[in-house]
Amino acid sequence: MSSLLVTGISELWTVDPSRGPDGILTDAAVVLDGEQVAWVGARADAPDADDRLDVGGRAVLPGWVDSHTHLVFAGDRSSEFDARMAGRPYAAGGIGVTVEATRATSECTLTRLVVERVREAEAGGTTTLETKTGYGLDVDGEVAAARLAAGLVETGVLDTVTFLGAHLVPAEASSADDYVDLVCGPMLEAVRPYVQWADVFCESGAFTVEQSRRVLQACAAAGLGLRVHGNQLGESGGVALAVELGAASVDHCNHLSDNDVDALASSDTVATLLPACDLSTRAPLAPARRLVDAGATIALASNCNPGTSFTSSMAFCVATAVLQQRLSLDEAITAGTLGGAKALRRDVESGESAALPVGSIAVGARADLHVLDAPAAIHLAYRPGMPLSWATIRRGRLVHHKEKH
Ligand SMILES: N=CN[C@@H](CCC(=O)O)C(=O)O
Ligand SMILES: [Zn+2]
Repeated sequence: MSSLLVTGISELWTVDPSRGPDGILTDAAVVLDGEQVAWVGARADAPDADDRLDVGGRAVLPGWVDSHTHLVFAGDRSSEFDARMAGRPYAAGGIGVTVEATRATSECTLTRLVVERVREAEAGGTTTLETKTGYGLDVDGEVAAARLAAGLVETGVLDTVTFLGAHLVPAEASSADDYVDLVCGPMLEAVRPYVQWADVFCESGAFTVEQSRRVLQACAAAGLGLRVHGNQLGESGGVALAVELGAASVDHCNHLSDNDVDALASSDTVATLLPACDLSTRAPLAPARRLVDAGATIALASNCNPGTSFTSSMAFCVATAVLQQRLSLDEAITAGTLGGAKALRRDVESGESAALPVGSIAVGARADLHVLDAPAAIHLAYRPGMPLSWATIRRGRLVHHKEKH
């Protein structure tokens, strides 16, 4: 692969922690060499490269890091959404509708659906995607989803895969505890070659704290990193459990006690907030401001799934975080890039992964750029809902260009 010099940048949001508050550069340029960022600095000092891209006075950000999605699914839950808009509350049980549709869909069709969803995300500036199993809920179904997703990681379509066998107790299970035995035993063993992470839906209607702890401990013993869906519908104990077990991330965090906030602030567990899901379920928006003020690390993610958040738009999440959750633009962009990378332990500082770091534009990071069709990144919140992704470069390849469509 050749090198590329990117110029004409009005604002370069490096989101590079080593630059601290000086991370937004003007008159800057970037050189990409194959899949990696090779140089970042003043335009006047930029080295030459094989190819050039002049972005015409537009703002450039790291590609979004979407650290929480459920892309392996079939079927439609728009009538459930419709009922919710008429006043019916969200409940975990809706997951079963998607399980039925997903089990009835061929691997080939599911793969096509996932790839289409990833292409949509790329067109919105997303360059790193985690995805979860969790709509199989039997050994065959979970393995099929994990294998499919792992195949897409191999070809660079997805980045990392999470085992979410503990998403809901399926209708055919004789009891929740028997199902937990299955998840911790044969199901975990079968999916293990395909996944890097384990997650559990620790919530009323899904899994108790004790059941969640069993699942997470078994998965940690099998070498998986931990994530938790917690405190979405109430103070479920999921946040405390995630911190106790050293999970990389606890996601949702709508209902937090002061102890939860303190625990997050004094831990390495990232609080991943999912504002599109909060709006779609008419839940109280997660307390982003309170978490940041307390010193917790937050991420923003789309939670793209058919039940609670059928969007992969990270720009929508960032705009909501600024307009409604009272984050500054800097805090929201950082949460949607570096924060997501931290939640996946793929940030420039963690060094935990063999893969190239993401979430920042820094020498050695993966060559993932998002060029906005705007002279300044504040347009993300100033012009919410507008198609502001001008170009997306993922692993050094142009995967979206507005003017080529
Ligand atoms: N909360 C649990 N899981 C998903 C919803 C899945 C569904 O309803 O299909 C979520 O993150 O919101
Ligand atoms: Zn989720």
